[in-house]
Amino acid sequence: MSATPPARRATTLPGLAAMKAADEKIVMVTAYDYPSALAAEAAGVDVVLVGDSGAMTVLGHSSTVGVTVAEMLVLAGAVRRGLSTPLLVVDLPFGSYETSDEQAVATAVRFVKEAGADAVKLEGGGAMSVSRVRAIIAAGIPVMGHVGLTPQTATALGGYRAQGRTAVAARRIAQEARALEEAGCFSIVLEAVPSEVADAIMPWLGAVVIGIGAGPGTDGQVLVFHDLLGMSSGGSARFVKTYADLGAQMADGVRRYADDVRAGTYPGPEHCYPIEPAELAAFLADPTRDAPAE
Ligand SMILES: Nc1nc(=O)c2c([nH]1)NC[C@@H]1CN(c3ccc(C(=O)N[C@@H](CCC(=O)O)C(=O)O)cc3)CN21
Ligand SMILES: CC(C)C(=O)C(=O)O
Ligand SMILES: [Mg+2]
Repeated sequence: MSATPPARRATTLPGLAAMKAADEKIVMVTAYDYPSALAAEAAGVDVVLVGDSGAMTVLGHSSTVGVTVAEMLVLAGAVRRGLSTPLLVVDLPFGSYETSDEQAVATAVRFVKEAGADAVKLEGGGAMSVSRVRAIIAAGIPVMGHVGLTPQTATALGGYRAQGRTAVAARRIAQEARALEEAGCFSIVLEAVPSEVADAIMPWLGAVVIGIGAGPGTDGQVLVFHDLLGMSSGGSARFVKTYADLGAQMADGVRRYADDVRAGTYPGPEHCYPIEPAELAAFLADPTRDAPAE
């Protein structure tokens, strides 16, 4: 009899495929630093995404397009140090893969070598994205696709709004997802599409489909860490469900600390260091006498 529970096994690509085959829901969450990674690890999620949404949630940008490869490497490295079991996927930021297949491979390699990513994710299912996916996979790095609402090109899509709401638009998303799967994506994120559209596409896809605002019929779900914990500023998307109110709790904690400092009730005796009475008496006898050189 063992007192400790068996160690959870690390998520693998075949493991995710097996979960899909067994109809076991896959849990994915974003993380951007060491503490959010520790929370994801402790919660036992299957996949962690260092999303370019970090541009907004942790760097304060008003969209995802401004975040750089150097910044994403810092976030991803911190997340890597907090994780041992979930699969770690990192978003390729806007501008780091569009120019050429060579640029895409070079960027993906940096996330694997310098940050310890297990896989990378890139947006879109058109000819450019499909070519980048093939090139990165040929270099030995697994790729997750992303169709529907693709925030890096939101301006061209008319803003952060649901996609696939006409027959033509829904068919285009279905074709893009199929093309990404044919190019070798082990998984595809489907973002902000009517659940009926997602459900109709599902039977055509062998890859693991992770939904966000795509209804309950996908193989798994992903949410942004700050959204589900109530730490996002501003309005949130329709698909967000909040499971905690940490934003308010953080502000309240800092406010109570400020109140204590101003009232003189922090620090208390328990926060102060002791000194031997004899040492203190000797010091107080002549506090400013020259100390011997170190
Ligand atoms: N914190 C955070 N969470 C996210 O999920 C997220 C980001 N940031 N940044 C990039 C994108 C933006 N996201 C969004 C934003 C809004 C909707 C949404 O539901 N929009 C409304 C319309 C709003 C309007 O018309 O202005 C909709 O019904 O489509 C969906 C995804 C998802 N991504
Ligand atoms: C919401 C997920 C899919 C994402 O791409 C991100 O967080 O950047
Ligand atoms: Mg993203």
